[in-house]
Amino acid sequence: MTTPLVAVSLKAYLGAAQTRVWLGGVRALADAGRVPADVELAVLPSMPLLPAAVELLSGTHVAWGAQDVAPGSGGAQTGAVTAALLAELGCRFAAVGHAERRSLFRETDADVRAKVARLKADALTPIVCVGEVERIGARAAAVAASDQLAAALAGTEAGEVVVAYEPVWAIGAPQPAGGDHVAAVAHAVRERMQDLGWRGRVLYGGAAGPGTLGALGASVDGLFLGRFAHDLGALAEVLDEARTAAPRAVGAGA
Ligand SMILES: O=C[C@H](O)COP(=O)(O)O
Repeated sequence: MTTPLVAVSLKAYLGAAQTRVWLGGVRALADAGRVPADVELAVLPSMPLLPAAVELLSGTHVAWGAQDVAPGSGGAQTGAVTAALLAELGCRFAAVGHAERRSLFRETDADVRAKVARLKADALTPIVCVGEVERIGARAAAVAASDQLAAALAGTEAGEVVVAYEPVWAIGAPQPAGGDHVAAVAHAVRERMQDLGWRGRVLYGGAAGPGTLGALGASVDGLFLGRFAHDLGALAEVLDEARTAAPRAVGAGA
C-alpha cells in the first residue's frame, strides 16, 4: 500500500517570524496527533528557515525539504545551495522544475535534469514538478507532462521520485483542475514513470486544499499544497482526507 504524501511549499509567501509561527503550528498538529501516522507530511520552507524546521520538527514524523537545489556539486557557485548541504540539514525532499522556477528563472529541462541527478547522488528524493502551461485537453496535457518528466529523469539511475503534476494555469488560481483532467494526466505520468523504471508517488498541485483529494480519489497519491496550507486548520483537514482518499493498492510508493 502506498503511503499518501502531502507536501507543502511556502514559496516566498512568509517572512522569517511568520514561518517560525507556521512551523510551530505544524509541530502542534503533530503533537496533537493531527498528522496521521499513515500519511506523510513534508514541508518546504524558504532555505534560510530550514534550520528552524530542524529545530521545530525534529522528533515528529513530519519531514522537511527545500524548494530548489543547485545543479552543481558545490565550490565556486555563488548563491547556490547544494544537495549535500540540504542533506546535512536533514532534508528528505527537494522540489525541482517548479513552474515558477521555469518561468521566472528560465529554468530548463537540462537544469531540472542536473538537479535530479544531484539530489539522487545525495540520497534526497526529488519532487519533480511537471504540467502544461495553457488550458489544453487532457490528452495533450498528458503528453506534455510525461515528456517533461522523462526529460527530468533522463541520465539518472532510476530510484524513488515524487512527481507533482501541477497544471500551470491552476497554480495561484481560485480552483483546482477538474478531477477527470487530473486523473487522465496523473495516469499517463505514472505510466511513464514506471516505464522508465522509477517508483514513487504522483501528487496533484494547483489551488489544492480541503476537498481536493475527495474529488480526485485514487488517481493521485497526495497533494502538493501552496497557499491553502497557510491556514493550519485547512492543512489538518487535508491530512484527514489523505488518510481515506489517496491510498492506492498498486504503484510502488514509499
Ligand atoms: O507548490 C505548490 C503549487 O504551486 C500550488 O500553489 P497554490 O496551491 O498556491 O496554487
